[in-house]
Amino acid sequence: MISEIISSRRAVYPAQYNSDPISKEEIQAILEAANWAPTHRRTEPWRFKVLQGDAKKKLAGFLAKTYKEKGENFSEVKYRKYQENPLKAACIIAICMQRDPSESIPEWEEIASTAMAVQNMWLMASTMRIGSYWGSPGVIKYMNEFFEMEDGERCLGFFYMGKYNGELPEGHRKTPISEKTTWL
Ligand SMILES: Cc1cc2nc3c(=O)[nH]c(=O)nc-3n(C[C@H](O)[C@H](O)[C@H](O)COP(=O)(O)O)c2cc1C
Repeated sequence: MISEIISSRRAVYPAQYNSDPISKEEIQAILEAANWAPTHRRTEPWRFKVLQGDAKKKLAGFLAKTYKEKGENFSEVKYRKYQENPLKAACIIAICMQRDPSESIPEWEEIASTAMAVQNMWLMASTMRIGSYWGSPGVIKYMNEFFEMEDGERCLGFFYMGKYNGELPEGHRKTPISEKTTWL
């Protein structure tokens, strides 16, 4: 049931990942799901950069160095997480958004479409027993120094992925949907 797939999806963090690899076919199936997200004026603004192996190491180095140089309220714990977390993931997908050059729709709609693509990926990964989460660290604003980005392309975060052992904890929400809904 789709409702079960939705409610059992969890954010699964690098500390929970085991060292099992994720195959190219699995990654492709997750990306294919992203491509079915809805999009206003068919701009299909999501762009992804898949990092594995050495690319993950380079990303870890860049994130840690950039955080040390430009990050706010430096913390040694956070610095170490920037260094270590990418290496714990079997694969990291940088989540990017390509602004429509003609700006035919507002930017928020492009971001919304990209977020819907990420939700598709997250649900797909979840059904494949691949743990994942969307990380949006402060240093993502500097990602154009790491990736070759097109004009109008912006990094919105990283989709960390890894396999895990055992079962995931039950999810919870602070308030029920009834408190967030007005019926007219
Ligand atoms: C746009 C977005 C950005 C997020 N950024 C972070 C992040 O930087 N760090 C983090 O720990 N979790 C991040 N998350 C994951 C949320 O913390 C997680 O989804 C939330 O705690 C709810 O848990 P659940 O996904 O298991 O239901 C992000 C989620 C979204 C949608």
